[in-house]
Amino acid sequence: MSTTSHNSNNKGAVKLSYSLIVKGTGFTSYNREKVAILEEALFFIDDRGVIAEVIESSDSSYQDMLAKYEQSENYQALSETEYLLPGMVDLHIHAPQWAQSGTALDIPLADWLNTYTFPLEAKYSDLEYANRVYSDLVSQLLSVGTTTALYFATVHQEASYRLAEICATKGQRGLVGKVVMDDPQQNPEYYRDASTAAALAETETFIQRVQDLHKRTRQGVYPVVTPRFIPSCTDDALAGLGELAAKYDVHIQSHCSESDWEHGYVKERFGKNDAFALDDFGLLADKAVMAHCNHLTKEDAQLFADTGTAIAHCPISNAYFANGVIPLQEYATDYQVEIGLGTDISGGFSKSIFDNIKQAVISSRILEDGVDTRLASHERGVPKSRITLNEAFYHATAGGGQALSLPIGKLVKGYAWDALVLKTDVPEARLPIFDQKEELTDIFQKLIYMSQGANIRKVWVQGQLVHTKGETNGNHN
Ligand SMILES: O=c1[nH]c(=O)c2nc[nH]c2[nH]1
Repeated sequence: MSTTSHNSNNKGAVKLSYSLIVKGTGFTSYNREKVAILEEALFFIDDRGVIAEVIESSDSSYQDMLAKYEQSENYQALSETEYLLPGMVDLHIHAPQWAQSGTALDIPLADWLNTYTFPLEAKYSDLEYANRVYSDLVSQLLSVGTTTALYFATVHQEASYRLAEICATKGQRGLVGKVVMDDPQQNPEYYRDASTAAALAETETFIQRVQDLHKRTRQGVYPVVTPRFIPSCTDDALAGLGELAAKYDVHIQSHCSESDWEHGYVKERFGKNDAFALDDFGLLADKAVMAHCNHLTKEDAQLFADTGTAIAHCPISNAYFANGVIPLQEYATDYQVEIGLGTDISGGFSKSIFDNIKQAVISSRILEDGVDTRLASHERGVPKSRITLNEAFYHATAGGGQALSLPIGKLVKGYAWDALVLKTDVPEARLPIFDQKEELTDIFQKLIYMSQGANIRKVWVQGQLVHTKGETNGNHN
């Protein structure tokens, strides 16, 4: 998108320094509790795809700015039934598992990995197969509003790099990890790194290649140091990966205290919990994101807060594999741990972060109320566990950005223009809005709880339009 310096239409020449100007009502988190409503605001996007200015309708300069820019060719006004949201951040997703999404969620984690998941992931030695699945996945994620994704790929360097290239080409902000699983005692022969040395060497080459690709990519693609989880890795690999992360100052991702079995395995091997074991290897850090974390103790949560490590909360997947419900509200408020949301495809069946927002709220309420109706109500649950819709929305957007230490997830000056247009009256997915003057707080709740893919009409990443649907651009898809 180029910066416009003149306007060739007959409405008069206007000197612009913005690549895009959008007028519309947007919803964005400023903090965890409050969703700000920016009614009929003006959003000015610069030529790097960054929000240069947000002018609210109450601002004294509003009318002048509107008059100055509304005739320019880069100006777009949303209709009365369209609303802006920040792009969604998927903080934990296994790209290769897209091919088995919606299946095989009938057995515990360790069995699921060995029976279904490792055989599937082994297929990504075939670059053509990887290309097909990854291309489809990235397009589908953009269509449901996921503008940034933190991906696990597979052990294969070439296929992992291909995923980064596809993100770069399709315009999604992808953070991609070549998975390390080097322990011959723990991983099947048909699907593991050839050796510890090979795992570390390939990770280092992968980091360098993706960092190079990053320089040529507007929205950024990032390499991620990715030990699958402690049970898959030797001590030497974990230590080596911690050193690589520090050497290249890159993101880190893994799984942590996700199920009874996995939490118990690490305790048995190291005599301490996952969090402290990962920290010993230099794998907890400001740019580290750990998936699940359902079984953290208070000390573990404090260590996360002290190191700046974030949790990727995957509420749909957790319903299958976690053996309990994460005390999210406690981690967020008592310990101030950074938290985002993940789909965890395919432990979670849904590609949509909107679905995971809903499930995060639902799971937290189940934790608060408890589950065994034969117990008295006051004995059943964990008080003060529920999270609100606003809090879940925060984790899906601004919280994900904070977890990744990137200026994304808010419709605020200085943040990337990663934004969605949702339309409430598309015929195939009309939201139940019947009063012309319905409260905007209610419309926000309907958008989050009830919208579907069909409602998402436009998706921008870093100021670039990466997905359109329907008549908004005359492109019917
Ligand atoms: O939900 C999960 N999906 C995975 O692929 C995985 N690997 C380790 N632990 C895991 N948990």
